[in-house]
Amino acid sequence: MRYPVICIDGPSGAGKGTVTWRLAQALNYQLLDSGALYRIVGLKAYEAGLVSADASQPIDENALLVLTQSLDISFVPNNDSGRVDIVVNGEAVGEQVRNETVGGYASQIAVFSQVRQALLKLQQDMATRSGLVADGRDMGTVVFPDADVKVFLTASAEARAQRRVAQLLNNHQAADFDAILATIKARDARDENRATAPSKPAADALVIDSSTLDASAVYEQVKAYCQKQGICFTA
Ligand SMILES: Nc1ncnc2c1ncn2[C@@H]1O[C@H](COP(=O)(O)OP(=O)(O)OP(=O)(O)O)[C@@H](O)[C@H]1O
Ligand SMILES: Nc1ccn([C@@H]2O[C@H](COP(=O)(O)O)[C@@H](O)[C@H]2O)c(=O)n1
Repeated sequence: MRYPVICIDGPSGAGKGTVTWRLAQALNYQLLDSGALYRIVGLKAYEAGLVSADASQPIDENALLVLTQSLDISFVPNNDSGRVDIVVNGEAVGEQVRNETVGGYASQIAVFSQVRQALLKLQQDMATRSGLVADGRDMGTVVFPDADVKVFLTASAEARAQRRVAQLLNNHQAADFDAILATIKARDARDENRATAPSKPAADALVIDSSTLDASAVYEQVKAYCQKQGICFTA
């Protein structure tokens, strides 16, 4: 039995998570937040002293691989939230990976092909249980090359930085637009220029620039494209 797969790729802050969540809800599909996997490995690598905030420091690839392979990562449906919790070594991982510092660690460890390989099957297995909406950088190019729908959602770095500022202020946290913009550009450069699974649209992806679109307009465009590709929305 093959279940439908929808891939939403694109850079940080493009709105992938927002549209992925709405699609998964509307279709009653599972949701794969692949960025969370890389964030978890990045955080564990930081805790083990293998990466630091200084991205110019060399990383011991062998030690990183051993660490990645030692992690017991599973996806556990959470009936209360309706989401799928990522459980690492018996502990549910939540908001502690959702900050720009951990995003930076994630993008440093994500350049290593063996680390990516170690996380591949876990991601692909998500599509064996039900329909799936997968959010990431290489969902349509590497992880699910035969996906039913591939969207590459992007936006200017300035628009994405502005969204992050709004998000932080909304959470009563300090936000410096210029610092956030610089961090976004550095992470984009690392993700787009790495040799393995660089962040780029699949050849058969629909590219949407959300710089001047609100989240609802993006959702409607993606939904219409999914329908065109044969995905059936009942609601
Ligand atoms: N089209 C949009 N216009 C304005 N703001 C948006 C839009 N889409 C999402 N947002 C807001 O921008 C922020 C980032 O969105 P989201 O987390 O969905 O992006 P993302 O691409 O998943 O980022 P990351 O890869 O870092 O997880 C959130 O605060 C979200 O509410
Ligand atoms: N499929 C993926 C997903 C993520 N990454 C790397 O992880 C970083 C964090 O991702 P978020 O989507 O949570 O922001 C991202 O910058 C990438 O370096 C990846 O390589 N492949």
